[in-house]
Amino acid sequence: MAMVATLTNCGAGACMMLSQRTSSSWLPLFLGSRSCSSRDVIGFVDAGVFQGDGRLRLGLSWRLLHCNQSKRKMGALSIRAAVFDQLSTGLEEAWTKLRREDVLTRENMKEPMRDIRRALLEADVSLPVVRRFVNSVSEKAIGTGVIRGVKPDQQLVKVVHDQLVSLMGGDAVSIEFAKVPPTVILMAGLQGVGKTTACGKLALFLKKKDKSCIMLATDVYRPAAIEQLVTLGKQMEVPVFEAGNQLSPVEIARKGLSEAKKKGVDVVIVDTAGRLQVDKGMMNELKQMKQVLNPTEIFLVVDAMTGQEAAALVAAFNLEVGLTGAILTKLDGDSRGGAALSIKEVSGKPIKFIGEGESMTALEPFYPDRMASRILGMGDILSFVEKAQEVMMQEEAEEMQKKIMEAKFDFNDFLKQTRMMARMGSMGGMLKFIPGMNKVSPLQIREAEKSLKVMESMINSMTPEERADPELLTKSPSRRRRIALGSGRTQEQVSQLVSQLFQMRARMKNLATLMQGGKVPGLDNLDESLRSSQKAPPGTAKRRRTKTELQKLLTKVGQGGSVAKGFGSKREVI
Ligand SMILES: Nc1nc2c(ncn2[C@@H]2O[C@H](COP(=O)(O)OP(=O)(O)OP(=O)(O)O)[C@@H](O)[C@H]2O)c(=O)[nH]1
Repeated sequence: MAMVATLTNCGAGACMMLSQRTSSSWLPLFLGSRSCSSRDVIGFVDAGVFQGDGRLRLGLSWRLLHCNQSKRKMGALSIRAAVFDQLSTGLEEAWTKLRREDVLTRENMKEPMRDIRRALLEADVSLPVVRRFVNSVSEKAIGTGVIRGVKPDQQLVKVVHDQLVSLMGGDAVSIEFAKVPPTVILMAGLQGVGKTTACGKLALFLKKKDKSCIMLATDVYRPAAIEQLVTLGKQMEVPVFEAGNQLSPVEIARKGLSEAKKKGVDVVIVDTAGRLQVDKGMMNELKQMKQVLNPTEIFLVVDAMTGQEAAALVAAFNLEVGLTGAILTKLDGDSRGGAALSIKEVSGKPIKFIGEGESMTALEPFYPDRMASRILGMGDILSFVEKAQEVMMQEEAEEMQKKIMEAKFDFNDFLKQTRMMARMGSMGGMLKFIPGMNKVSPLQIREAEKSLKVMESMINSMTPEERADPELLTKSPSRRRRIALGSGRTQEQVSQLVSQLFQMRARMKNLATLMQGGKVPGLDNLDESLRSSQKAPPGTAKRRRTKTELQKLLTKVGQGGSVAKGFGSKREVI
């Protein structure tokens, strides 16, 4: 890791920091320290000279490390300053504030949410992204409700984790390969961000996946870049196509591609020239390259240490050239995390790979969930909360099953079911996974979702007794009138809802009887009908007859049982 330091007796005096960077080209120049402030924060400035390719670059980064009061009392303090350490520490402040609370409320969430907001801004995440993130975290945290055995601080950790995952794009997006090889990957980016290195890393990554590669050296403006790529190619035994610096990048790309096709390689990785900043010349050149190469992937290589600027660059390049993703390099030197957190949200393009060192093996696919766990560093708490949620859901399901068996399904259960569906994703999303249901039209899905919302509004206007005992509503028109007024619906709609619940109960009861091996009146011949329909050849009179009988029987299951009088059809609305 970037550095590990152990401090002893860090009362008021200066602290010593032992520094060991993963990247050998970072030479520690200055190690500074301040004594512990009243907020128990020590600030470190570390600086380094970057001399990887003979050019001089200066890096500066601030690290705020928190002393732990109790550990300090013990006379020893361990400080781990790693990737995203600053962000992790900032977020940790938020959970600590909730340690003494029993439940999450809007009131006790205010301060932790301020901490989260501060931590993200300090991590160099852009303000609109921070705002959206904070809003969704507080909505989710309060909306989740109490999970038995889970403390509010643990619950907040889980919510923040899940929101971080979705902020970074949710699922990992893997590299896309062309249907007809070769797959062309065009690498763009500003100067010094690590493009050439990323080309080599990617070639090695693909080679390990049994893909043959060739790299094209089109950076004609910096001759050392061609040499660099050739050296990397030799090192990894990956061929490099180069044509010196006399031809234009576009011509080299064209020749390189036809060479790749001749050789029958799987993947062509194109290293392009960087510029100090975004300029028209570079964009035009990239557009021409794109036309000539017809790439499957266009990656923008960005430096993690540039924070939200990296995200803005991805957005700008995407608008101009059209990207398929980003490669985030130098994550090993980034203690803030702003780029990793903002790129997807700001540009709409996923991070596909991360680079964490100069070595050719230091490239990995980007997994939002792993990154979120790494930022929070609380794997044990996350899995504990997940387990507790699973147990709760299991218990809820068992309780629901019991109610179904006893035909005691009430409006509370109805509400629970719709909320569970909302938690699991939209109805449209869920239906896609049910065989045969993907033919339901989007309009039908929207209608169904709308009517669920209408039902929910009426249930919300019921008293707790009415929800638990729907019979009360069958007996009292005045109750139904009150609910209609409260929910802004008509009395007819309320009556329909009540009658639907009783129909559901009746169906459930019949199904339960079937599941328990019992017989529903009128269904005695179901088994036999099914068997004879299977035996009868298709299209025969017997098959047609049994099919109609079966439909009649199934309708009976739906309508049988003790439907309350006056309910069940629109005409019979009370
Ligand atoms: N620590 C660290 N250094 C990296 C990483 N990726 C690249 N570098 C270093 O960054 C420096 C610049 O990398 P290059 O690959 O030459 O960058 P480039 O974008 O091709 O530069 P130009 O050709 O000038 O546009 C080199 O010294 C690399 O070793 C990384 O993930 N971590």
